[in-house]
Amino acid sequence: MKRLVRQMRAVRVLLAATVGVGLTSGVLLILQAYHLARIVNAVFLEHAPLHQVKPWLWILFGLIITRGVLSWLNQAIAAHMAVRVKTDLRQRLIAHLFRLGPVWAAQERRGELVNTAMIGIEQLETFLSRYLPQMALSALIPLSIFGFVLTRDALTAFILTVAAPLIIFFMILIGKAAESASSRQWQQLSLLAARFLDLLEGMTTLKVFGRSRDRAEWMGRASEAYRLATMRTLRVAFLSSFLLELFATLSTAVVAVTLGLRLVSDRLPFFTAFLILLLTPEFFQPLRALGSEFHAGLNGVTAAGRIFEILEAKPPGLVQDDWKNEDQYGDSQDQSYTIEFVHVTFAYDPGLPPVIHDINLTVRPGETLALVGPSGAGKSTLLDLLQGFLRPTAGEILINGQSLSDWPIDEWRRRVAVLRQHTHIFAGTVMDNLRMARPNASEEEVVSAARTAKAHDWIVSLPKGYDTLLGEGGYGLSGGQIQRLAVARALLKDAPVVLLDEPTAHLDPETEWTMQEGIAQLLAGRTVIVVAHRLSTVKQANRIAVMEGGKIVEQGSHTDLMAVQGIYRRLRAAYAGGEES
Ligand SMILES: Nc1ncnc2c1ncn2[C@@H]1O[C@H](COP(=O)(O)OP(=O)(O)OP(=O)(O)O)[C@@H](O)[C@H]1O
Repeated sequence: MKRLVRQMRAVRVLLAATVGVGLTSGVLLILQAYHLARIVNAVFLEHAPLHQVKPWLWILFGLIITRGVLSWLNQAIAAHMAVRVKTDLRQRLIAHLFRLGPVWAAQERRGELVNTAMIGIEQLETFLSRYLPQMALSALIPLSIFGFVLTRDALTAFILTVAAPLIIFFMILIGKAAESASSRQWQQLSLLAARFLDLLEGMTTLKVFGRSRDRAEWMGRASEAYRLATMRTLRVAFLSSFLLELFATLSTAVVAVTLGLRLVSDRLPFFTAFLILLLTPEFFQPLRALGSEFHAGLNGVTAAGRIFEILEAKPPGLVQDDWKNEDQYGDSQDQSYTIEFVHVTFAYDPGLPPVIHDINLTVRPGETLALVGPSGAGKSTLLDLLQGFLRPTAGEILINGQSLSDWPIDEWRRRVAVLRQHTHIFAGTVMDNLRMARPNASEEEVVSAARTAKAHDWIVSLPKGYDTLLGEGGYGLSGGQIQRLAVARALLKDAPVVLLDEPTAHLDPETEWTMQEGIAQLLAGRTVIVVAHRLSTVKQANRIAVMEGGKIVEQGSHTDLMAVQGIYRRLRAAYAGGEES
């Protein structure tokens, strides 16, 4: 909560304004009670005629209207403040997620991340716009009323001094229970969101295996757990408001009885007694409001805990803070680059065994290195290290002799084109998706890249050609079409370093064959690392590095490696029997 309050610094003027308006309204409330008591006293006890109390009635009317306007103003400022903080927090969260990179934001936590960035931040609204200002007010207004009552009646002031700390003590006690209930509720909601995303993404698999019902039940269990957690928080909230109400009413009753007794025995004038009776419930009102705002805003606080956890997470890879100067280095694309891994070791977690062990490897310009090895050998991890998504635990990666950690990492990434097994198509037109590689590419350049990648012909056959909308809510593409777009995109990028992570592994041979020309052009004359399974790809490489268990166990040309009775030969026999014959 402290961090959240710190977050409010940017809007402290607005926060001060809401508190100021609220406090003014509180002081006007004392005046309002004062005038009401005066009017009642004059009319009922002194039998004053209407014309005598008329000016007071006008004042009372004015006070009521002013308080109405102030209350509206208060809500407007508070809402404005909440929107600013939420927007700022969401932008910081997104910027930090980019810093954390794709390995951190991997599959396993996507549902939870969507939940936090969207629902979590929305839930902060109540906390920011209602609870925080109320926190200041529930100290200031009761204090003002107390000060006023003290000047009029010491006994009531004493009762209030005893009652208020008791109420606050109970509020804190219940607040603690509410916090843990709310945290459980939030975890269940995140689980629900994660399961739903999982269900959507895995729908085909579930249908194929006839497991839809199982998973729907699995989702149902998460839903039921969420319902139970919600009921628990509600129970705590109801208990809290019941206790607050009870204490406030009991205290008001005690004050009323003491006032009544003294009124009957003429030890207190009616005016004072009535005024204090009007003010006593108002003394407790801000505390009761704080109690209910606390429960309403608690989900936001719990979500905020998770948001700050993400904001404080350390990026596993290299980060460049001035990533906004994007187009500054576009001129050195023609340079060539030598990549060297020098004793590189990497573990995903200090507590886990390394998945990359002491790797030494050099790839020169114009050279294509194929990485092969069984599943889990560490090939993709090696590519992630080279892109700076991960940082070596020991050793270093040198680019033209300069350590990658000394590079402004975005500048390096601009020199690297990557083709993966699966390419993400963003919501936008075909043209937008292609130009992503080079926003200032001319239309001819885009079309030429699409032709080389064998994508042009089917793009023009789409309903709106290059202007067809793709991605979320847009036109669907086949796997082969998507990969051809990816090749066109990489060609447009025209980067001196190319990394391929089996981009054609899941495509049929014919589609793969049509992509060969584009890929060959993509690789020509550059520094290339290909993660490869297929013999055809491996054979084109100048050199093959065989990885197993995070180590490079063999290195050489296809012929060299086939000549020794090693892992490569074994792998080839296992994978590529069909291809070789
Ligand atoms: N985010 C992660 N956290 C912890 N361990 C991971 C993570 N990602 C991968 N690993 C582990 O690191 C090892 C190497 O994985 P990697 O994906 O690099 O292998 P690979 O050779 O590319 O495999 P494949 O050919 O199946 O894609 C595996 O044992 C994997 O379980």
